[in-house]
Amino acid sequence: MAHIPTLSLKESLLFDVFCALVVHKIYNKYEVEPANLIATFLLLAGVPALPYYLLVPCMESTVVAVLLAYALFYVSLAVSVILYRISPMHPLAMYPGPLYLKISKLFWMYHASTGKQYVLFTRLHDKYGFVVRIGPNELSIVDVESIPPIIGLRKGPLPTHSALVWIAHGIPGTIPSLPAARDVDVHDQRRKLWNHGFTTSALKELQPAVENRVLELVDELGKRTFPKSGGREISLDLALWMSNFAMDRYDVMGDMVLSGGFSLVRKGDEGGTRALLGDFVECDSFPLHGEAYRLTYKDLRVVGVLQHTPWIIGLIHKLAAVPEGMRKFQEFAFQRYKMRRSQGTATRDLFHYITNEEGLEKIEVPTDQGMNDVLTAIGAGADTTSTVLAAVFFYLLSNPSVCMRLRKEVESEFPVEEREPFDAVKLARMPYLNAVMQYPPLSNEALRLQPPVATSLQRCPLEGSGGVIVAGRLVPESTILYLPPYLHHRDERYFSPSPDSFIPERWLDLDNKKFTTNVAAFIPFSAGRANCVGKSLALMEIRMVVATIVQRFDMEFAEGYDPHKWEEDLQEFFVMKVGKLPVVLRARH
Ligand code: HEM
Repeated sequence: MAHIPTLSLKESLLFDVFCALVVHKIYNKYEVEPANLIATFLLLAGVPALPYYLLVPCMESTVVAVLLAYALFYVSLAVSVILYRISPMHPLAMYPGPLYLKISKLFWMYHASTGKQYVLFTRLHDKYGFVVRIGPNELSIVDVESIPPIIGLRKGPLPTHSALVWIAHGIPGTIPSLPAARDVDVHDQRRKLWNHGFTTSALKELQPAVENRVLELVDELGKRTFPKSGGREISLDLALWMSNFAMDRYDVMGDMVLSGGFSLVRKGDEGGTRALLGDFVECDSFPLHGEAYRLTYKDLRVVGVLQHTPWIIGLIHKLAAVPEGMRKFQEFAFQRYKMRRSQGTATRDLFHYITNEEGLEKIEVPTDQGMNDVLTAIGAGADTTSTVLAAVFFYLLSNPSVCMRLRKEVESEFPVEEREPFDAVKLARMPYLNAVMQYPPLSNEALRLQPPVATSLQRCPLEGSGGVIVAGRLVPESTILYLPPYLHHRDERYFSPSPDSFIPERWLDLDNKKFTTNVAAFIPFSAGRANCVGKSLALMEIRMVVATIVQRFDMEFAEGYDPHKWEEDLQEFFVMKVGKLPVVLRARH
């Protein structure tokens, strides 16, 4: 039997501290993820067993020896980690930031849980400047010059991959969805498939589905206008309607991603659809996907908070504890996926492109991958689009003269007695609509003030890249870099005067000396090769909804509504969530 050396109590305790320092060093060097359960167990439970054996002969009670060995080990490890994180030896030591955030991102979870993360970002940048250390290994940067080196250009090598939070998107053991693909070459290859689905001709084929949904929406709103509502002035929550539309967009997405199918469900049990969709058919009273969305949204709040501690997300996934709503949503999408695959379609929908049905690229798409991408397509566009729609209407209602000018433009192109404003090419060319909405090249006042992905635009330098240069300094690998769009958009250096005010005119003449409008700092859809692939689709939908509602209805805030509540009610859980928008609509024709 091996001889265990006998050490004095003091020597045993010192050895315990030494073990903790070695474990810290190992964590630092190899970045052992807690989701690596065996390594975690060996390092955190196995290593302190050594000092425990040495302590036993010095102690009267084995229980006290265990407690002392493990407690001293954990305290020493924690102190070592904290001291290192706030020491000048840390690679991010030169960046300013609050001490408590340098120590742990756990504190940030509280702020994230309040839904006011963007306010914290604003406070920190106001106090510390344009680069702030917001976590032990995280920086937030508000600097237009730093966007290209971090995000990468459309062509050329990508310096970073999208950050860890996206891991939350995938199902453990499956091929991750497009935004979670951290290997740059794999991402590029898969992105090619997606790009085919958003070309002008592909969108043209999908456009009638959007038009139908817009007509459904305005017809429903038309039933709730004054005085049709029986002479009584009733208000409706337009933000909720935009959200309903977005959930209905699961229908649109059903049409676009998987060539319909929900409509089959609505009509009845044709083709065995009901059996395929199982439990979800129980909630016929409102769109099935709406229920799935509601379940998932609860979980998105959790993801919004946990994204700051990706190791917890990794651990949760490892333990297969996928939240209930997320799991149901995944099951739901999988059933829809199977249905679409077995039934085929006459329309070239997004499924067609992202599963490479036509063989446009020499890529094999496994079911896991196709399924996760379908899930992403359904999930990525809903609340982003509805938040923007609600914001556009809030700002139009707050600025009646802008609304009047917009209506004039819409009516000059689309006289109401003649046609719906559904000519996508014309809509894209209307200057005032696009200044409110989206003005080429890539500008938009509502999206500027309220980008749905307000702060969580993240990147991480590629492994083996040696890091990226940001503002003249080398940022090491494994640093998470935030480029918060909300802060770029409201920065006086890039948008002035009055960066917090809604002034569509700032986009109308970019050479106009009256305004500083820095298009490069406008990043609601991000930039570079991994930017939002669905941008053109989202803008097509938004333009159609806004133009149609402005053409058909007069709008005003409902009596008693205080517009200041708008900003107060904004909540950010990964995507910005809006509060209520009570309005009274009057049919114009
Ligand atoms: C106004 C609406 C929308 C906004 C503001 C928005 C914004 C964003 C942002 C900021 C990103 C992150 C890009 C990055 O990390 O660089 C993103 C990615 C993405 N979005 Fe959107 N999005 C919108 C609508 C849509 C729609 C309708 C779809 C339809 C499928 C979609 C699909 C995606 C996908 C697949 C990605 C990942 C792209 C990649 O990794 O290559 N989005 N979006």
